[in-house]
Amino acid sequence: MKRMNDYAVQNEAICRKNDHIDPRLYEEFGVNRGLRDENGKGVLTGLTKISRIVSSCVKDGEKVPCDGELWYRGYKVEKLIGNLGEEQLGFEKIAYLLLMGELPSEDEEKKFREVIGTCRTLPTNFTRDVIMKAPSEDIMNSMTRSILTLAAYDKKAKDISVSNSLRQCIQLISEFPLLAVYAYHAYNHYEKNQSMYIHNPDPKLSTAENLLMMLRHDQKYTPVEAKVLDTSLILHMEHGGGNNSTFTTRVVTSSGSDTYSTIAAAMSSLKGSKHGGANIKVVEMMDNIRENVKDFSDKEEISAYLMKIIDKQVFDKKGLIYGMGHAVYTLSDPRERVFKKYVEALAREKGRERDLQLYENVEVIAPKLIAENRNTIKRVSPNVDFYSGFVYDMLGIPRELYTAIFAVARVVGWSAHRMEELICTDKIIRPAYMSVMEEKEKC
Ligand SMILES: CC(=O)SCCNC(=O)CCNC(=O)[C@H](O)C(C)(C)COP(=O)(O)OP(=O)(O)OC[C@H]1O[C@@H](n2cnc3c(N)ncnc32)[C@H](O)[C@@H]1OP(=O)(O)O
Ligand SMILES: O=C([O-])CC(=O)C(=O)O
Repeated sequence: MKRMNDYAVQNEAICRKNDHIDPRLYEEFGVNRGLRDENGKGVLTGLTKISRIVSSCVKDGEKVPCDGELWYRGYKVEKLIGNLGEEQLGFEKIAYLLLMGELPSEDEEKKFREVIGTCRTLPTNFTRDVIMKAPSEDIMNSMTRSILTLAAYDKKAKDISVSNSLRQCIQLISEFPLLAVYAYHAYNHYEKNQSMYIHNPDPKLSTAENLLMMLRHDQKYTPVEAKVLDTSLILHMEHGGGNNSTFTTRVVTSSGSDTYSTIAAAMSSLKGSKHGGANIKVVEMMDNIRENVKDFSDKEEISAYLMKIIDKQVFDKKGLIYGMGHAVYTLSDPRERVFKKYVEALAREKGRERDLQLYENVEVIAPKLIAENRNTIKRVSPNVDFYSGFVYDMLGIPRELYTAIFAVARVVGWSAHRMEELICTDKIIRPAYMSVMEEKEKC
């Protein structure tokens, strides 16, 4: 390992030299870096009926930034959540909406809940033979391995017909909570020396309730805890075709690959720290700020430390304030606003007001610092990942599971996009790269 490390370190410079591309060439050839134009607008690559993200509106004939909106299949996500009332859990109902394209009738919802509950099971000895092998702190990796291994248990793994893909997607939606929670228990036992317990899922319980029940030693949770987690799952389910993991889903689907490989690829994208993995980074960053800032009400002290993060002097030295900024949203991310309501109530209930004060100060100060110190054309605001970890922490959910919980929700959006890609677009996705290679031999 050490020899290999040394070899790689010695050879970094040669890679850097030969992989360097003059940044001016991107402008010269009109390349949209990150598939976005210089105003941050994404290159149009597809059509979708699954969801809509709104970040600007037209005022006096001019396009101006506005508060963000997120729509699922014709309904605003806040409205869908509001319509569930104080007690009803809605993950399964909204999953049906996203997958099938319309809200279910009472009967259809009952049947869908039954199907999800019945499919929430793993092949015999799968937990022992697959999940408990090589447990890791990286629950996303562990889940991805499990997803790929599940293909071996499916006689029709390679069948990419619409009905078979729908069947596989529904099965994966049901199985994801088990893959996540059991992977955590295995890690907690083998790597952290804690006692291990594996609770079977209850087909009568919802996805959020099963997650909490299987996670906890005593299997207990309160209705409020289940409601908060259910709402979080609904907020994370879907976000258009262009987000990195959903676009990955569409790219891999377009090559004719099977459901397991497609969803495994989407998982690999989601875990990245600029995407779903940001929820773990936010809590690590907040720990770091907590350790280095004495007074959580002192805006100047917080500002000075955040500047050090932006200047790549401290924390992970990447220069990013995690939980801030978004590729599409400008003034606000609607999901962050929903989270904020829960955060305030929970923080008061759990006596975490001091932490809330720090979060709220970072929420206000960070966008200003980023705007002043980075090349931002659009306004930067907190995104969905900013408060999610704080909420999960107050629910007693271990941080290793934060991105995995995002995946438990987003597998629904990936599934809907896989179906739409299979049904509408029988064309392999293949963008162009301009070659700026130097020819070193004459033919
Ligand atoms: C579920 C989700 O995926 S939500 C996103 C979760 N990710 C994070 O929270 C990670 C932190 N945020 C980011 O890295 C970015 O804001 C992203 C990846 C979300 C969006 O990236 P982009 O669309 O490329 O951002 P944008 O074009 O607005 O960036 C413009 C400038 O602001 C900087 N910037 C954007 N966000 C941040 C941030 N959080 N901290 C510091 N600088 C930032 C960019 O580095 C860029 O600067 P430069 O050109 O001077 O290098
Ligand atoms: O849309 C994006 O780029 C990222 C995002 O917020 C999500 O996938 O939920």
